[in-house]
Amino acid sequence: MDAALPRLRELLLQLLMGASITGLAYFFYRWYTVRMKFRRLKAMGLPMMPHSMLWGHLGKLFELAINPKGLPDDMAINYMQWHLVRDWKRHFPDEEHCPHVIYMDWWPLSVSYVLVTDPAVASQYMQHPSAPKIIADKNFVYPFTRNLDLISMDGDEWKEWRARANPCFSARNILAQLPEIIEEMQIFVGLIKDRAGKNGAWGDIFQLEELALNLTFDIVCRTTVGASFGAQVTPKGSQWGMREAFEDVSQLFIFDVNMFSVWSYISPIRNYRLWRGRRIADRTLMPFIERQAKLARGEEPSPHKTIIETALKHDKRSAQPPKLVGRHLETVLAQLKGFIFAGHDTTATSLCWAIHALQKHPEALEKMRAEHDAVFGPDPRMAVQRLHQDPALINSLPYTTGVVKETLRLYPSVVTSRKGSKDLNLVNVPGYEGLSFPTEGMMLWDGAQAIQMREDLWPRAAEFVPERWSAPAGDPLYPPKDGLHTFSAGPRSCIAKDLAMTEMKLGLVMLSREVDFTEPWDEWDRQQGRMSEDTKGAVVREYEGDRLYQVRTPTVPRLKDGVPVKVRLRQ
Ligand code: HEM
Repeated sequence: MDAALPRLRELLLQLLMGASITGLAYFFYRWYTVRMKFRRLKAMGLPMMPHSMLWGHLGKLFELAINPKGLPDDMAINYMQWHLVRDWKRHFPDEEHCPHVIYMDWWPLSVSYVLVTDPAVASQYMQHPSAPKIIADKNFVYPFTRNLDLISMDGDEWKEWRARANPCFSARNILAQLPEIIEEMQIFVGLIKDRAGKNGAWGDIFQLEELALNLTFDIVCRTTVGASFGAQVTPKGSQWGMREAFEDVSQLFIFDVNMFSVWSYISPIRNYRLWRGRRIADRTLMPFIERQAKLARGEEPSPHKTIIETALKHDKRSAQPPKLVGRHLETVLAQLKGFIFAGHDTTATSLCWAIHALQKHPEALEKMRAEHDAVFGPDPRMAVQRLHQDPALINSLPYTTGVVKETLRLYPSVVTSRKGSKDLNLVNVPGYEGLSFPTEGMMLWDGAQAIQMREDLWPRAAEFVPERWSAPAGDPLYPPKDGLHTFSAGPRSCIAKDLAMTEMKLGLVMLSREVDFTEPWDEWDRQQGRMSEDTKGAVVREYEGDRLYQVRTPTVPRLKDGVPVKVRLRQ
């Protein structure tokens, strides 16, 4: 026994050393092969930012996103897309043109990226046909849905589930859901009006984003299971329910598992929180699934089609009762969670941006209010009644639609990605015709943030110009083909874009003539105990002259400090 122990220890030590040497050898091998791959691309004559054999392009990542000079250090990574295009001469000193296919070697922090900042080039992998989702996208929602959700699926499985869900987002079904959206919006508007001061005075500061998140969470749950979980009316912190579970889990997502993030990835605390969130969501959704499965054929509990109904429909058509077990049950649960996940913070942050943009552009706000007066009559309280009588009026607001689209152009939310492959070489890149850009082993990063700011595609690109969305073909302001990427493009573009836009338009109709907003950043800074010297430059708190900007999160970029606002009632 005494002799066996040291031998065992020695054996373990040898194993450990063997594993470390193999690990190190693999690390250096990968290092060399990745860096050499980028060298070969450059040797092919493809545009390349200065590339270090030691660091790849990590220096650029640090300079543009992690510690950007003169910019807030918590700003969303997506902004770097625009900075690369705007300052292309600095990043590509040897080039004559701005390259709209940009290779980025971020190993070992991340997979290699190909950023595409031209809509026609992007259509080569988004539309003709859509390339598969990249594994990183899958890791991203995996803990919550085991990748059995529409966002992560690919191939025939994706096609089948997309076809099942499509009817929920038809124009007819969205109008059928409108009364429920109005109901949630009335709660939202009421909560905002409660925060106004007396007699037309400004009220106290509050964070708009939180209220908007609760609103869109309740709406997307109605779309998904036909019921609201009352996030808007549940006092904050009073319970640990669906909304809290989704919020907690979304903070734990890890986009890319690498040697630095692996410790967080395997952390027992993180995994316990993921398990807890998944359990709460599954237990809350299960009764809805059971109820839906028991309904007789043709019997529907909701006045509009819901995701849960379409998810179980297939089984109801077959002779056998649905077998809600195993992978099938897991897929139905994953679909519901996937929709709830995809459908709330995207829409909430976009609505907040619309309110922000209108506050910065009073002339656009006045024009929009005039359109609402013309369509719904001068009394703002009558808008809801008119919409109940004729829901299609929500689609008769060209200027408001322009406001929404212009907001989505200037402030895109999530940006998507695809998987490169050896059969997918990008061609006809403006300025580089005749060259072929390989994508094998790389992540194609959609450049929505840059595409939508390009002055050569969008005249007056940096300005808020809702009128461009009603400009006739031939007008210089007429939007470029496939230029709006906020919902992405092609067969895999956002399934719910029309629903999201309806939510935003309705929010603007019901709010803009009732209240005025202001963003009192100085007062907010004082409340937060921020030092005045910080706000004078030591800590950068503005992005391009705006105190409101997108901040980094593990998922959808959120808004700085949750958008502190004050409101007053309009007289
Ligand atoms: C302003 C709000 C929204 C924005 C900006 C947005 C944006 C996007 C984007 C960029 C994609 C990726 C498309 C791709 O990879 O090509 C996407 C996909 C998706 N979105 Fe949205 N979205 C919004 C609202 C919603 C809502 C309200 C829902 C649910 C009711 C939703 C459900 C989905 C789903 C399920 C997918 C995956 C579609 C597929 O792969 O077939 N989204 N969205």
